[in-house]
Formats: sequence, structure tokens, C-alpha cells
Amino acid sequence: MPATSPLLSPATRLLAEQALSRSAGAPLLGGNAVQLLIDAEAHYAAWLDAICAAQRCVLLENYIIRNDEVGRAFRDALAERARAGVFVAVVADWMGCLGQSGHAFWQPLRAAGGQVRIFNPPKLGQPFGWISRDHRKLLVVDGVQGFLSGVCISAKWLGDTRRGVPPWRDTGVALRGPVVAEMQAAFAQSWAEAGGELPPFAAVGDGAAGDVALRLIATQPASAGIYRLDQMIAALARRTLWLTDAYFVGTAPYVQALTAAARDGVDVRLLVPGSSDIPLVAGLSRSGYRPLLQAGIRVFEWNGSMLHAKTAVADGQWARVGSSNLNLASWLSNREIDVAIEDAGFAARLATQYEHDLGHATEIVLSPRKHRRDKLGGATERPARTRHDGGSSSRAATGAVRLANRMGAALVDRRVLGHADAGPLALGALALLLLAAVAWWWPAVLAWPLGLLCAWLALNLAIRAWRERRRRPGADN
Ligand SMILES: O=P(O)(O)OC[C@H](O)CO
Repeated sequence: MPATSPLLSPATRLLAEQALSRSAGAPLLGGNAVQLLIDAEAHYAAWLDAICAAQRCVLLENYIIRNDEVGRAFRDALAERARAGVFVAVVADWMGCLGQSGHAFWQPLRAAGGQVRIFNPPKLGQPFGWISRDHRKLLVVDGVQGFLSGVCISAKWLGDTRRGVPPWRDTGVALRGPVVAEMQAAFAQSWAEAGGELPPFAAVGDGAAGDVALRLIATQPASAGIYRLDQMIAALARRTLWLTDAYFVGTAPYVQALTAAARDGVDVRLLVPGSSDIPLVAGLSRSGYRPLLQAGIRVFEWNGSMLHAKTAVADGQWARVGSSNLNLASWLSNREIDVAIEDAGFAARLATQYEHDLGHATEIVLSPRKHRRDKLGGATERPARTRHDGGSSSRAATGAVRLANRMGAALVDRRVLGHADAGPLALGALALLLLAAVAWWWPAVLAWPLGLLCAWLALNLAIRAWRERRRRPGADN
């Protein structure tokens, strides 16, 4: 499947290389060194070590940076480097950080000379602009060391020993080599999007640091590189495709790609949280298991506090690690950053970790009457649930999209619905019945919010029209 796979002839390999480059929108870069990072403790140690040793610049972009002991350790390390004359720039997402950290949290860093930009706060003229989030987890230091991951900066990832909550399971990588210049360029785009250009830096180290070939896929809203790549990998996999995801809500084309691979005999596995920080989404994700299981895909639920990793490993040759969840928010509307690695050594390390993770997971199997959960050998009991503070843009979106998909399919008879669709459909029917009752007896309860929504949209459209009218002709060229 991947271009380097020994399973392919040279001609097929060339074709696969072309297909992967075009679908990802990213060329294959050789000469890199990659280190696998497992769980937040290893991440925070490596990230803080790199920040504390920075001599020229630190570029940090993260969806959530929380005002707790972990967030403050990062902020203080960044402030110390800024005081020492290092260029420090931080992009944090407005929605990810909502209720997690505010203006006052960043004051010490700004006072030390560091710069902080909050990505995409609500703006007049963009009533649905909030949907697009900066969901990346990226750190670049001195142009020579880069990190990307699923890990945010929050003590939540470390668990809570007093309450018996183990650390979250998450995955990232530390990178050196030519890819770091690409990571820096990806940060520069987010920085510019959040308010203005980065100052020019001295040339970054782009010399070879190892022998790993990879693609850096830094997506922007609607660029969909990861969406195309995920489907392409499902199409090209020949023996194994092992996926881990925190908020899986597959679209029909993606589920079709996975089921087609499984029906061709590919060993397709999906590892998802058993106890999610968003129980509603976990429940809705579960309702999508049946078509996967019926096609022969093996589904596993993690028994720990929360599985937050976003990884894929295929045919012992290809691996993906990063911030993208397998759902529409990540595929189409967010800024994400992932790395697709074509290296047997790295793929073997990730596959070994996957098998280790399955030792702490419960396999979900179909039974004639209901789903039955089979424990794997060595599986552990599920610990206490995680706290439900903090938010992901994926969460509400994934639940709403799945429910809307089911209802849409039922109403227009677009696809065959199964037993597992009954629950969401009944929920939708109940909600619509309640709405109908409210509209009948208390119309003002619906009319007022609808009127306000229309006024709000009208105001935003008018502002947008006014701005467009004031733009100089040709300003887009
Ligand atoms: O959107 P994610 O995947 O970074 O997840 C964020 C967490 O859900 C925060 O609780």
C-alpha cells in the first residue's frame, strides 16, 4: 500500500506514491528522525525540556491550554525564555480555551515579551465562523525540533490519582530533519490567520537527521487532505489497518472504504474510548458499530479513563499520528496537523503499542440479540470516569451530525437503515414531537428565539455586505 511497501511492484509503488501525495496534498520528505511519545507525561517532559533549552524561537500552537499546574508550568517556561531574548509565539484556540484560560493567564508571558494570539474568537459578520477551530497540537523549537500530537496542555491528561482516574491514553511524535521547516511554515500560516505575519527567522536546520520518509499534512478548513488520505489508505491497505480514535463518527464514504477493505480480507481494527469524556458522543459512536462489525471490522473499547489518541498503522509500513479525529469536524472544518510516516521501524513500534493497548481494551462483538462485550486476556476493569469539564468542537458536532444523518436518511429513504439506527431515530422523533407540542400550545417560545436568530443572521450578513462593499476593487488579487 504505502509507496515503500515491499508488497508492491515498483510500478505500483510509483502509482501509490502519486496517489498518496495528491490525496494528502503533501510530498514525501526524506531524511527525518521520528520518536514516538506515549501519553501526556512523556509529552510534557519532552516539550518542556525543548522549550527550556530554546535559544532562538519557540512556536507553540495548541487547541487547549488550561490555567492549571500544567498550563502554568508551560506559561512560566515560555516567559522565562522570552525574558532571555528568545522569540516566543503562542496560538491557542478560542473555543478550546473557553473556560480553561483567559486574558489574565497570559499576562506574565506577554509582560516578559512573548506574543500570544487567540485563534478565531467570535466575530460579527461571521455567524458560523466559530465552527472552524485551530485543533492542532504543535510545538517547534529553534527550527530544528518539532512535536505534534493529540495531547493538549492540561492536567486533565495526567488523570487524578486522588479520584482513582488514570492518565489519558494519547500519542504524539518528536521530529527532527527537513519536516521541521514544514512545521514552522504551518505555524506561520496559523499565526498569520490569527493576526499578522511572523518575523523572518534565520534559515532553519533542514539537513537530514535520520532516514525516515514522511508527509506533513497541515490542513485548513475544507482542504480535506487528511480525509482524502484516510480513504486512500483504506483503499490501498492489503493486510492490516489498525485505527485508534477519540471521537469516531465515520461518514458514509469512509465507513464504506473501511468495510470494503475488511471484506477484501484486510484485518481492520478500530480502538475507541469505552468511557469517554463525552458520554453522549460515545453512545452515538456505539450506534455506528453494527455496519463495521457486520463487515468483519474488529471494534475495541479502551478500558482506561479516556483514550484520546488519533493514530493509524497499516501493513507494517505506514503510520499516521496527529490531531485529526475520524469525524467531519477534523476532516473538513478545523485546522489540523498530522504526520503520515512511511517507515517499517516506526510502523512496527506503533503496531506494538496498538497490541499493548488492546490488552487494556474490551472487544465488542455482534450477538444475535445484542452487542456482547468480550474481554481480552489481561484486560483491566474500567476505572472511574473522567470529569466532564472542558470542551471539544468535535463533541457537539459529532453527535448532532450522526443524529441528523440518521433522520435525513430515514426521511428521504436515502440508505438502508439497520437495527442500530432505531435508538437515534426514536430520539429524533421524540424531540420533534416535543417541538410540535411547544409550537402548538406555546408558539411564542419558538417564535422569539427564531426571530432573534433571524435578526442575528441579518445583522451579520449586513455587516459582511458593508465590509465587502468598502473593499477596494481588486484587493483580492
Ligand atoms: O478535540 P480533541 O480531540 O482535542 O479533544 C479535546 C478534549 O475532548 C477536551 O476534553
